[in-house]
Amino acid sequence: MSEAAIVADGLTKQFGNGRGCRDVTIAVEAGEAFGFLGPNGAGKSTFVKMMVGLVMPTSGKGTLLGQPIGSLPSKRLIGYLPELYRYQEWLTGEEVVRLHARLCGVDRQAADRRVPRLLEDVGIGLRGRDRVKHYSKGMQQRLGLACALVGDPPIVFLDEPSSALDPIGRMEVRRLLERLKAQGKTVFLNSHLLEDVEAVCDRIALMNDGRILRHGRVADVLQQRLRWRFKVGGFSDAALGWLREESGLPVGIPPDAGSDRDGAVWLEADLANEEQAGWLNALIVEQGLTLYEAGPRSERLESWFANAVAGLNHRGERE
Ligand SMILES: Nc1ncnc2c1ncn2[C@@H]1O[C@H](COP(=O)(O)OP(=O)(O)OP(=O)(O)O)[C@@H](O)[C@H]1O
Repeated sequence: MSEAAIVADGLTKQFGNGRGCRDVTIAVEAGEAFGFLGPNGAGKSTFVKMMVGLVMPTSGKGTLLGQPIGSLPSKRLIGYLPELYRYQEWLTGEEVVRLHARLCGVDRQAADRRVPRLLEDVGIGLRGRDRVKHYSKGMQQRLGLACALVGDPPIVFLDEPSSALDPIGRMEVRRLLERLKAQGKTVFLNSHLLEDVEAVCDRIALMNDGRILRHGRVADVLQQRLRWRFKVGGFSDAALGWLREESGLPVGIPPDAGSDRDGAVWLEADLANEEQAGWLNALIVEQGLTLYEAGPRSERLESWFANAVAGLNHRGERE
């Protein structure tokens, strides 16, 4: 196993009002993309701020590639896009990125090569010559991404990197995240955009009310229930009974699927693997039903998230 890039061990921040982040223990391997999910106010940003050394933990420990969080060597390893960003509005975008390059110790020649390419990568391009005060919120967020990446850090913490972007901008950021991952960077992504998390992250943790509620590999979360649907013609209750008995599988009619105009009916079953689906296909045909369509409907991350927090008290901004 490769070296853990991000380690949190019982990390806790309790603000004066009792809120914050409690007893978070996670390890993110180098080169992994890790998604941090949770309702508003769950404690995601607080956790990231502790990891990047902006908020002092109340208790617990953390390291970045073995360096204690908050230390200068750990800060040298990270790029960080905060959730709320503001850049010097009297400078041009390019000047802001160059300033961050200097702060990260990037030498001038490297900055000359890197900055124009980065501005291009984040979708600012020649508008880098405009002053930040003329930038839209989305442009400022792109600028923040360039600042986070200009030091070429091995670990990047991105707190909702596309919250201000339009759909095209979000797609561009998703591609950028994929490129970062391909370059072997460790990406820690706080996001409400579950599609991005699903597309980019290897593992996820779900935080609620300051604690980690669940965590796992994205692929496992999405595979937990493999629900198949079959569209059949010539359906009867007797045929359904026979199918259930022959297959021993929980075949049923989904509550949201009425019969089609052509009289076809949707059947549904939670299956363990594709062999079971093939077996069911064969039985449907053997029973003399017409099979129009069959396919899996894997659970999306969105419904996983909704199920995980359903009925829970989350003390977020709604309180
Ligand atoms: N400096 C602070 N002082 C007191 N309470 C705070 C402070 N910062 C955050 N909180 C509270 O701690 C909780 C966690 O906030 P945090 O910003 O970490 O949540 P989040 O999961 O990032 O939310 P969002 O998804 O809305 O960005 C919230 O209830 C918030 O109001």
